[in-house]
Amino acid sequence: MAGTGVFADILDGDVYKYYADGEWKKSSSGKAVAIINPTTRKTQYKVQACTQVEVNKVMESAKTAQKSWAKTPLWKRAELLHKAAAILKEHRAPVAECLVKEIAKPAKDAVTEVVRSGDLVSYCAEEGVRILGEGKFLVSDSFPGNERTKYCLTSKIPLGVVLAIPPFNYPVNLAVSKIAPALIAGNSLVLKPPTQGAVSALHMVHCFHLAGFPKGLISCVTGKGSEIGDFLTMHPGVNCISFTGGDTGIAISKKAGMIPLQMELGGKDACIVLEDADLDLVAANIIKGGFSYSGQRCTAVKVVLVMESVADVLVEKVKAKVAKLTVGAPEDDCDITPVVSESSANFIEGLVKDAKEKGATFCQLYKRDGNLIWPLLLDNVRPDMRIAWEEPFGPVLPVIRINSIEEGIHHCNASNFGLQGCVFTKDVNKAILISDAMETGTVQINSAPARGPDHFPFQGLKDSGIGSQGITNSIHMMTKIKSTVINLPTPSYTMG
Ligand SMILES: NC(=O)C1=CN([C@@H]2O[C@H](COP(=O)(O)OP(=O)(O)OC[C@H]3O[C@@H](n4cnc5c(N)ncnc54)[C@H](OP(=O)(O)O)[C@@H]3O)[C@@H](O)[C@H]2O)C=CC1
Ligand SMILES: O=C(O)[C@H](O)COP(=O)(O)O
Repeated sequence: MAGTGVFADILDGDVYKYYADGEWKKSSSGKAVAIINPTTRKTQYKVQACTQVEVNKVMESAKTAQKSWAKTPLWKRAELLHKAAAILKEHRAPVAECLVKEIAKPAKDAVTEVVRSGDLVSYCAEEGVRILGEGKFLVSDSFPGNERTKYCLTSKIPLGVVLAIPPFNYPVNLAVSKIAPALIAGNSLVLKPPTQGAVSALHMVHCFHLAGFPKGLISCVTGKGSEIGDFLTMHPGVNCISFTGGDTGIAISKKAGMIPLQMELGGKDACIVLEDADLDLVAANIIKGGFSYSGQRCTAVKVVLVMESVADVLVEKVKAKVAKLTVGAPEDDCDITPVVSESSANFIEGLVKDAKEKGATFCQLYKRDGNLIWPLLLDNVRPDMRIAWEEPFGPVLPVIRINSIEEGIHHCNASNFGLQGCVFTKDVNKAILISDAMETGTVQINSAPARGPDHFPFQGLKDSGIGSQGITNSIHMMTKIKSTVINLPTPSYTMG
């Protein structure tokens, strides 16, 4: 159970502690931040509201710890990561329990997130050993005017202190997707978990603590992003920021100093359906892509762009599947569970009302109880409706009927987002042309958008992000190249 057994150390009364210098601590602020259970809408957990002084101390410790960690053999770093991964997977149940209570993730998906996170950490350890174990050797005589008098040796070196800020919807997985690459590459890591999801993240961090990482190497400071976020992201001790979330990331990018940034932000992933598509496959993917975790995924299908000639059939197929979705509590492993907060539910409702006023066809009755919103398919959505462009982050999916492929591509590219998209057709040549024309970081052919498997590159164009994630890319991003050049007095040519 959460906060008990091996996790008892992380709890003080009813407030979870923060993690610094290898210890679980109470904040000197004496203040706590409440985490509201989206289902009961009552306080479920409390975490420390860390102070700026505490953040300063964490940054100092992170800087010191990084210096000796960078000198720890790569195989030892990997060994510790494997150990943390095993401990995390062993304790999947209490961590998953927190995900259910804090962010209303359906019970089975919550376990999947924890197991996937353990696998990510292990894979990252393996990948790091391979990538970081290799450098480059260059010789000077390939560039005009040079003889072979210079040997250049390059290797990948750590950046220093990496600040990781994940969003509420994957507070464990999107935290380890930053922690593991940072650590294997020889960096230290400061985590600021999302408030909704903080306790899941603290349990995950304790698994790293139990694995025996050096003191100060990993820290986790809690508190509202609106209160300590700017102080963290503009802190001079931070050498890299890896952020996943919404528009906050755009603001951070403008404020952060001259440091590498990895930003994975929102999306309005389009699903383009051609006349020759397998409509059963499309309907199944629209359900999975649009409604899993109640649409609260950056990679959710967020607008369907279907050719008019097949739209009626497709909408009927999707409607039939929507009717089978179970709606209710995450503990009961329902398909549709309450969205993360009342303000999120209100925002979604605003989009629905706007669509109603402007004449969208409601395929189901709109129904809401607290934060629980029943799945809703909106047909005949037009570009003047907010839902055509805005990201609901909820179980409401608009369908726009199109008369040409160009119209679909145009709608997709007119969005300020460019995360992923998908196209359904049996004509692979057409699919490639459409994929090339879509201004998104990834296009899936005949499947719904998805970030995983976690080693695949994952990136957004336009307002959807900066840089590329995925295990391999994150390791590269969290390192710098260092060169050492050996200058010879006379040209030397290696002979066989
Ligand atoms: N592209 C991708 O990979 C993903 C994108 N998203 C996007 O994220 C959004 C939903 O997630 P959500 O968690 O609500 O996103 P937010 O941007 O609101 O929050 C993300 C994180 O930023 C923190 N934060 C808030 N304010 C600041 C600040 N001023 N400085 C630094 N950090 C701050 C939050 O902390 P706190 O909770 O305390 O406010 C949280 O940890 C959606 O738009 C979605 O599309 C989500 C998942 C993946
Ligand atoms: O935060 C998100 O929404 C994720 O990055 C999506 O991950 P998934 O596609 O693997 O669910």
